[in-house]
Amino acid sequence: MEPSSGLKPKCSEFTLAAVSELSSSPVSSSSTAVVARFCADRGVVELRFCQDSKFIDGFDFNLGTSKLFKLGPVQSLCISESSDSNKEKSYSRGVTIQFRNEEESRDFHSAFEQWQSVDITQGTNLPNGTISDVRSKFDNKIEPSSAKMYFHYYGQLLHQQNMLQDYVRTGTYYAAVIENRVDFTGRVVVDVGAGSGILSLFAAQAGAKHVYAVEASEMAEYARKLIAGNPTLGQRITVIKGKVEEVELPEKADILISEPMGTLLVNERMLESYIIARDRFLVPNGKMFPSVGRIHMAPFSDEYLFVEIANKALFWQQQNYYGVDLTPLYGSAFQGYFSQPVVDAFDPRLLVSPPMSHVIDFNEVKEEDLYEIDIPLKFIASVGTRVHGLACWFDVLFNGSSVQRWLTTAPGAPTTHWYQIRCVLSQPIYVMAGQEITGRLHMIAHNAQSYTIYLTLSAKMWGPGAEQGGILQTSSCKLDLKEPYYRMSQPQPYTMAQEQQPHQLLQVQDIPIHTEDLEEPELLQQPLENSGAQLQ
Ligand SMILES: C[S@@+](CC[C@H](N)C(=O)[O-])C[C@H]1O[C@@H](n2cnc3c(N)ncnc32)[C@H](O)[C@@H]1O
Repeated sequence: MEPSSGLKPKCSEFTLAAVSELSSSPVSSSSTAVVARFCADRGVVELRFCQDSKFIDGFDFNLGTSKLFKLGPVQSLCISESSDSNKEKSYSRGVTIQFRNEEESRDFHSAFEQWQSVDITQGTNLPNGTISDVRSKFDNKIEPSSAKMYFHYYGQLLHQQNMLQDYVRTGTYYAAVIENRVDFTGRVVVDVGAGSGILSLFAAQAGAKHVYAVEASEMAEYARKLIAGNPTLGQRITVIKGKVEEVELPEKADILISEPMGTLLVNERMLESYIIARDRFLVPNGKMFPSVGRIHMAPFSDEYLFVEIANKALFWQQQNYYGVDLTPLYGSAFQGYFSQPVVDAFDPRLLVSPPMSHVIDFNEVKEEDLYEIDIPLKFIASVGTRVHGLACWFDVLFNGSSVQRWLTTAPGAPTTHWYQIRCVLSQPIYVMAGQEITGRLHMIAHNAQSYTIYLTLSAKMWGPGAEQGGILQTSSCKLDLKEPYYRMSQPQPYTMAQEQQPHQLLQVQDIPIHTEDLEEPELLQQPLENSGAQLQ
């Protein structure tokens, strides 16, 4: 860990003469020492190398998969099997280590063996270090490869820029903070997941006494730069690199500020980190900005969207694809496409009933409550139509002492980079105006920082005989919130879809789509925060 991170290292250290990657020039110790550290971090025991208090990029070895060889009295070679999550293959990496003398080489080899054989349990004592708090709450529930990609993504300025350029989002945060100066003036603030540090700077503008900007990704370095470049505000901001689940702060916070929302509010599972930060850092009755989140849901009807998704699988209906019959995979491909939540901005006229909402009070909710979110659904259809699924969006509240502000991602409201999401049923259901639609939205968190969604919608049959039997039409689907279908660059013929009669589009394969009739595609960058190569 960096000394400035606030996280106490659980490691032992060795000062080296030099270290170099195989086939490249050594990292010299002539100016500053190169230090090798055995660490228990992120649930693995690692050997890492650093210089100038910074880890040398790429010089980290999982001791579970590494080997150390003596090349000479003061020279050794460490190699490791390392898997790149983007590629299937593993590959070997290596560094040569130059010791200052033979004794240090011997000590290093013996430490290597001891750390390598360690069982990562809290309180384990080693001759040269103690393992404690090895796995944080974050490490316990999140797959390391997911976390690595997640923080790599947020470590890049272009992705932070995308959020900053969402003026609905950033402008609402700015207004909420500045209009509620009274909540910030003279107060200690923690910015949970500070990213570029923008919210910390807003809090400082609003008169905060001190802001601790906690950021786990490499973005922390850029935040430091940005804050140093704004010295009048920056002198009241300390950037702390690390996860909010792991860092220690010198004092408690009067107010937390954060932007932890992902698609459908909960994607990325960062809300849980916000709640953990509340429990770790916030004084009793301290303020949270935002303090409430609501997930809004309503059934929708959109023949075009349904046809578009169903048609994607038609590729697999070919019986002679270079002489190969693809049809055995048609069913799986069809289900696959319907397991992707659709992210786009839709016309609110596609909604079949008024929405209902599920409230999450950030001041009260327990972190574990977010592992499984189970929402019973009940709507009254306003029109007779085919229901193709459930549309969802969210909003959050800044409950300031002076002004209350909502940041909304609702359809029809100014579009944000979260857009809205729709869960599409592969079997639509028919409803009459005034008919009750019931169901369940059941979301179960998974260790890749997202949720598996189980949706069921039901409506009673109508027509002759339906009264006696009370027969239900039920349709269900399972979706992965981490694998959405970004539809922003696709045509969105809302008004035409509105006018479609249910019977018109039953045979999906037969529908010719005349693109010249459709609106120009909106050329938008893929939404990032709610998505990201790794996030969705
Ligand atoms: C949605 S971005 C918001 C960035 C910035 N606050 C803003 O509003 O522009 C969330 C940030 O939180 C960071 N983050 C996510 N989980 C974290 C955690 N557990 N500890 C520290 N930082 C975290 C991410 O790396 C990312 O930079």
